Amino acid sequence: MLDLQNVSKSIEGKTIVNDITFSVQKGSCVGLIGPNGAGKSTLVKLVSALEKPSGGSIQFIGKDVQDWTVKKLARHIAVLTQGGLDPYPITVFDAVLMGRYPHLGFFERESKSDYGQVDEVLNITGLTDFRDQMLDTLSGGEKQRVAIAKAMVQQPQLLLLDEPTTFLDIGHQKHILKLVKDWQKRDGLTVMMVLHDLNLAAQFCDELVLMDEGQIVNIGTSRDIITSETLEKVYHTNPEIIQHPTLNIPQILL
Ligand SMILES: Nc1ncnc2c1ncn2[C@@H]1O[C@H](COP(=O)(O)OP(=O)(O)OP(=O)(O)O)[C@@H](O)[C@H]1O
Repeated sequence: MLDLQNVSKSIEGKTIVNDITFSVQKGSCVGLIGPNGAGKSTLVKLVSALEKPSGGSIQFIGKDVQDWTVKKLARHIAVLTQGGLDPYPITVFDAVLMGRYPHLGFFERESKSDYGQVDEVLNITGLTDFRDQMLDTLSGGEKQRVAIAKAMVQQPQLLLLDEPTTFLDIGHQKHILKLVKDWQKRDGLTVMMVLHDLNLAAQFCDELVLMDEGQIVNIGTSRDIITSETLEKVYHTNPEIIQHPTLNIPQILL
C-alpha cells in the first residue's frame, strides 16, 4: 500500500531524513520510533505530502503522493499531526464534521448520512457529552480525541498519527490506541504512528521502524527491536527489559 524508496529530506543544507526505504502492507500497524530529532515527524509529513522529499519517492497505492490532489489524497489518508487540531471557535460536532469535507463535491452540503456518521463516531470515541461544546474550551486530551474522531469520519485507508497519546492520561491512552486497533482490525485500516512510549509501541504495533539521525536503524517486531543492545546504542540508556506476562512482548522498566 505504501512504498518509500530512498526518501531523503534536507532543509537549509541539513539532512533530516536520509535514504529511507521500507514498505507498509495494507491492514498493518507500523510504529515509527526513535529518539528526539530522529526525523519521525518529518517522515510523517513527507508521507502525507505536507512536505516534499529532496530525493526518492513515496508511492501510495501505486501513485506518488506528490501527484495526488490535496482533496483526493484526503479521501484516502488522514493525518494527525503533533500540534493536533487548530483551536477554532467551533463546536466539537462541527470540528468532527470537517472530516467529511474531502468526500463532498463543490458546493455540496453535508447530508443526513454525514451528520449520522459524526454522531456515531462521537459515541464510539466517548465524546457525545462534548457534542455542543466549543473546541477551544476543551482540555488537551479531549481535543486529541476530537482529532481522532475527525480522522474516523474521514474514513481513510491510511491513518498517520504523530504522537497520538500526547496529553492523554493512561486510561485515555489505552482507549485511543484500542480504538485505532479495533478500527484496523474491523476495516483493514493501515496505520503508521509515531510513538515515544516503547511499551505502547510494542503492545499496539505489528512492526516497528526504529530511526536515528534521519536513518533507519532497524525494522522488525518489538522482540527484534526492543533489546538492551538497541536501547543502549540508540537511546543511550540501559533499562531493564521484561516479558509482558500475557502478550509475550518486551516491556521496559524505567
Ligand atoms: N523546517 C525545519 N528547519 C530546520 N530544521 C528542521 C525543520 N524541521 C525539522 N528540523 C530538524 O530536523 C530534525 C528532525 O525533526 P523531526 O521533528 O522530524 O524529529 P522527530 O524524530 O519527530 O523528533 P521528536 O521526537 O523530538 O518529535 C530535528 O533536528 C529538527 O530540528
